[in-house]
Amino acid sequence: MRIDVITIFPEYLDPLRAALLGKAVDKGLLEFGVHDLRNWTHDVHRAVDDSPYGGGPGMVMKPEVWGPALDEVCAPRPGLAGPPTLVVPTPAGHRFDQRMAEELAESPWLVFACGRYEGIDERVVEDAADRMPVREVSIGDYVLVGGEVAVLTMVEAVGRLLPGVLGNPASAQEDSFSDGLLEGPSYTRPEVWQDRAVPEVLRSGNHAAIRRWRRDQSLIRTFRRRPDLLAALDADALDKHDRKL
Ligand SMILES: Oc1ccccc1-c1ccno1
Repeated sequence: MRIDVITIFPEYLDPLRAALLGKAVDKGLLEFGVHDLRNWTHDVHRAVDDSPYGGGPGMVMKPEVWGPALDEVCAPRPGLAGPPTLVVPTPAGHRFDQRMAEELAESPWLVFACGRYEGIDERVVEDAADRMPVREVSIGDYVLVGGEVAVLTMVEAVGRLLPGVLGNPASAQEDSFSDGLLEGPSYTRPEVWQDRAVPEVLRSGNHAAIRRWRRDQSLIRTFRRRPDLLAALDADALDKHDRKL
């Protein structure tokens, strides 16, 4: 998979080259390109934004800068079939979740456009949508200063799903949300800590009982913390759970 990020703060994306994702790059599983949007400015001040039509607070990012940037970064690349999927982080986007991470992980090429201020001129996304798939995505119901943190979040959630990135592929299968429920509690040595013992069933060696216990804990935790996820569960998802018992 290739991932390109366009931003006015390229250094914000340095963590992408560390740890798990850095190893994925070293193994050739991931290819990153980070591009400074100001490279496509035309004036001495290298301006990327301007006042909003209709007035109001904040600044809007200029189409005359974003347009050429996307044309160049999204231009056909040898070895990459078709245009990229353009992902635009925005508080007004569709909600990013594990299912969307799995969908994006199927794409051979993602380009992330990091907006700041009051966002990017709407015509940029409209124009891009004539030439490539575009997804406007929110990582949560709060407001950030810019899209870079959202990109770091999404790239980690997507990158860890790529074959070969996680040491143990089963981890991704057992994720919270992978079957629509939250993961239950986990324990490791020592057996007793601060007078708190590890649940007996986990030390029983009875794998069927352990699976059942973990499923029940998962359902209880989801019911208590995210009842909305239970409401969204369909019979297939529950069957998927039961088939693992
Ligand atoms: O708050 C933002 C500002 C710029 C770009 C993205 C965001 C955002 C907030 C939540 N998800 O994305």
